[in-house]
Amino acid sequence: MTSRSVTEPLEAAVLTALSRVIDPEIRRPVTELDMIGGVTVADGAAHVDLKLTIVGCPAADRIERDVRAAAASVDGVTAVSVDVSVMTREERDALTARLRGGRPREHQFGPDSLTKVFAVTSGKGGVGKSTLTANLAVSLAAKGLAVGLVDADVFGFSIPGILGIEGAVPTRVGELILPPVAHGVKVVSIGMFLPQPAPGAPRNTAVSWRGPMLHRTVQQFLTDVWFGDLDVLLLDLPPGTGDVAISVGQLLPQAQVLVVTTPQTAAAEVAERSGIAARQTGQTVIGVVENMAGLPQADGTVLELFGSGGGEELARRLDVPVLASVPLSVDLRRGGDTGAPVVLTTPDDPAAVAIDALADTLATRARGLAGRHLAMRINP
Ligand SMILES: Nc1ncnc2c1ncn2[C@@H]1O[C@H](COP(=O)(O)OP(=O)(O)OP(=O)(O)O)[C@@H](O)[C@H]1O
Repeated sequence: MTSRSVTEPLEAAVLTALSRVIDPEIRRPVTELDMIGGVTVADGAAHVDLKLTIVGCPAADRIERDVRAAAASVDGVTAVSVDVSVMTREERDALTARLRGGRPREHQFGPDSLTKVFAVTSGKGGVGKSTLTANLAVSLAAKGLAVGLVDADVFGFSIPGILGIEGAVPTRVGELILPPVAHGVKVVSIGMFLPQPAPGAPRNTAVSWRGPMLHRTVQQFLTDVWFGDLDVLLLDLPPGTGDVAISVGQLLPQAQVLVVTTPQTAAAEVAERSGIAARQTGQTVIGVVENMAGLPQADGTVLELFGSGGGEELARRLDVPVLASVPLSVDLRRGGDTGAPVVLTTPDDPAAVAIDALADTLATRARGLAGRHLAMRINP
């Protein structure tokens, strides 16, 4: 028979070990999320009550496995049993209220948010905006920043594929939507909310929503998707000057805008329009990113497939700097096709190096001030 004086320290030790088990979606220890209903240890046999946030939690197996392993790792524990149940409605509501930090249901990146917000736009499609945004997010996360990525490119949502989470669906906990995490980045995409195609069938759902619907979707992303405290939020906007750009301008006036273009000088004019549209909605255009710049050849020459000078030309027109020039890169393209971002797989690829340097530039930039409440005191 085991006395309490022996089991209590063991129970405390098991709880300490469980505090290292992280919910993969919420990214907080299960002990902080009230997912551990109780721990008992009798004669070396630990019993853990594990309460999942929802029925059919996609991370259930992993959490249970991690809980078992953590409990078993404690000296003196010889056997582990786990009783898995699901939180009651009240428990879930208490959790979502706590995750919101007691704040009412409003969008998380309001005027007082400390998160830096960068919106990436382009004049036309196919210039590599999504590929750059995804790699930029991964690079920032690899530097240890808490990063969220909103794929607001409703007509060409490609971020989940580029990040290797095609088909991932967010988990709902009460009214909160938990974004899937890819390579350390919390990702939400319009594509995650469309009907899933049958296994093996191509996704051919075209999104043809009108302005108000798009606005509500962007607003819902910013309100109901639980990002937690982010250092950086990136938005992949659709190309051009459409409804989403206007909504983002209204909802996130502090967003700092990057305009992506190719080196083709003819592309500068159309890209300039999206920069001007961002300014008209009160946002700050902070710079140009030139993509698909010259590809260095083995003989030392540079293959300028899309010409040169487009980035400089656009920067001159918008009166902002060129923040990066990213060369054509087979590895960057391949990484996008396979869901393995080049900044992680081949960090010394010249395109990865350029994106990483851009990430450094953004990481050290101050937050945008547009729309922010400034604390001002007027001395008498
Ligand atoms: N620097 C680069 N070198 C080689 N290929 C690239 C480069 N940048 C992007 N690509 C490739 O170009 C194609 C278009 O890229 P991407 O989908 O990112 O463009 P986009 O501007 O986001 O387009 P849309 O807005 O239409 O979705 C992709 O196949 C991508 O892998």
